[in-house]
Amino acid sequence: MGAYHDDLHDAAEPDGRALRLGIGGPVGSGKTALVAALCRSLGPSLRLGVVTNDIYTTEDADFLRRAGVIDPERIQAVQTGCCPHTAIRDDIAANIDAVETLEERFGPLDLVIVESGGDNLTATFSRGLADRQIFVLDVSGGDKVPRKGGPGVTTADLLVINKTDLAPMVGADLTVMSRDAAAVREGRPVLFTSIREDRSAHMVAQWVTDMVDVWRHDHGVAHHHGLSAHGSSARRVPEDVSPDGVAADGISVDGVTADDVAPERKEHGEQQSRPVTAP
Ligand SMILES: Nc1nc2c(ncn2[C@@H]2O[C@H](COP(=O)(O)OP(=O)(O)OP(=O)(O)O)[C@@H](O)[C@H]2O)c(=O)[nH]1
Repeated sequence: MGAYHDDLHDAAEPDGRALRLGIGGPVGSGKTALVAALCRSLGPSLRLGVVTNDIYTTEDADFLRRAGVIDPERIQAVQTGCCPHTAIRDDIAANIDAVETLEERFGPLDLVIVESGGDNLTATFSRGLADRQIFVLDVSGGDKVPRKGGPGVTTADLLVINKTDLAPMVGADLTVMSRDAAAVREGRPVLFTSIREDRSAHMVAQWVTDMVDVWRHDHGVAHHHGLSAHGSSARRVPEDVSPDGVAADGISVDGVTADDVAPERKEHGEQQSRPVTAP
């Protein structure tokens, strides 16, 4: 199935549920670093859940658990077993199952972040999985990448160009990247980041906060004031988590695989599309 096929998925009824934010982009561009930064920034004020995608491992989920940026129970790891774009675009059932598991266990949530496995420029999220999506590039591929386009670069609600600290070392001209991105994105926003230098990715966090506020307003989600005793997404200190991702209280967060998906959840792959409005 090509990158520009019709998206036949539709998101679950949006009223009352969390905003689902997809984060995609090429291998190593900084997606997991961005998820960690957003958990740091937004964890104190928003009720969060995170779904990670890896092909064969739970590497990204394990990293986030070790980083201690979010309660490890609020991370679901999907093992795609196939090209990452398949699990976020074509057969989204395992990811929908993971999102709904988080919502059932910890809901109501304000924001569920779904991080794709690293892929190429054609990868993009189904509108049935992600209400908003961020595409993450980094400068190390050279300043030509934004003008190469692809649906992630051109249509993501936010384009993040990360690792600006490396630009002088790889000879990437950020002005060129900014100009080329603007040319192909028709007014959609672009933010430059160095998550190495700004571990809270504060500009991206502000954009996400704005998206959550709009979502709540449009879909009748009650505002969340402070953290509740049971619904808290406050981060657990790293010492509470062993290297294998098992929390000190003995709770292990197992990966979700496509084989674990209940048959009725596969119905999400059969529904009709709903457009995403660019901010
Ligand atoms: N110099 C620099 N390195 C960064 C930055 N952001 C992330 N990195 C590093 O880049 C490497 C890849 O970052 P990840 O966050 O794992 O990238 P990813 O996109 O999740 O990678 P995959 O999941 O494998 O596709 C790690 O070593 C990070 O520490 C940045 O802003 N500057």
